[in-house]
Amino acid sequence: MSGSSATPAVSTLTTTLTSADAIRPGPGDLDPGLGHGYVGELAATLITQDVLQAKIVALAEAVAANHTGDTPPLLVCVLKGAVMFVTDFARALPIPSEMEFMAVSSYGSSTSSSGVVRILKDLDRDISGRRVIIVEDIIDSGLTLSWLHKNLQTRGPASIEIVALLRKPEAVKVEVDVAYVGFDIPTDFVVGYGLDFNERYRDLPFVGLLGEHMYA
Ligand SMILES: O=P(O)(O)OC[C@H]1O[C@H](OP(=O)(O)OP(=O)(O)O)[C@H](O)[C@@H]1O
Ligand code: HPA
Ligand SMILES: [Mg+2]
Repeated sequence: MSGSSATPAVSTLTTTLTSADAIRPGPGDLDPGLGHGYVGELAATLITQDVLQAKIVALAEAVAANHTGDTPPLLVCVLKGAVMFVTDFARALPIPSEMEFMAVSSYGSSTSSSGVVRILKDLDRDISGRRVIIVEDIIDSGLTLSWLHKNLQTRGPASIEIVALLRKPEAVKVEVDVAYVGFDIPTDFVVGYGLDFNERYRDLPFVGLLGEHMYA
């Protein structure tokens, strides 16, 4: 595990993980999916629950430290993947915030983006004049966030910042200006903590690597 300088303004915030950081069970070790009914389906634990939670506190403190003005930031959670993240993030923020939800989908039942982002549920209110913080679970190709940033920009917010828990730097096809990133991770397909494959595994409290036999 080492620090990354991918985002200059908050460089020390991003932790870079490589495949070597994945905790793979050896013979006799407990299966990472044990306890949640996913035995034999995960290849490894990539980010434990404790490490995730500590990072979320650090992200929340950094966002709060940079927030100016009396109006609470409006957190826009990108459903469904960011649902766990936004609830922990909002509770870790030492300043008041408000929450909105938008559901978009580009992956369906595949492990690669279709490139077509669909709005499944739009925001319930006008964001004009508001300081918006998009809260996203993962930047993979970057297509979802790039599309969403442009879409929200047309609605006249005072500002838009992005907080992403995970990013795959080697998979990014469209660069997006992301102020806060929790972890830069390898290109393996990850699940847990909101992230799914075919709607499964969102309920895991940690981030794991899906066994290749589950989608090959
Ligand atoms: O950078 P990208 O390649 O666009 O991938 C990232 C997006 O893909 C996932 O959403 P998905 O479309 O699977 O919907 P979900 O959140 O409901 O799982 C994830 O939650 C991000 O929103
Ligand atoms: O690695 C991933 N896992 C789950 N959902 C995703 N959406 C984009 N990348 C991923
Ligand atoms: Mg998904």
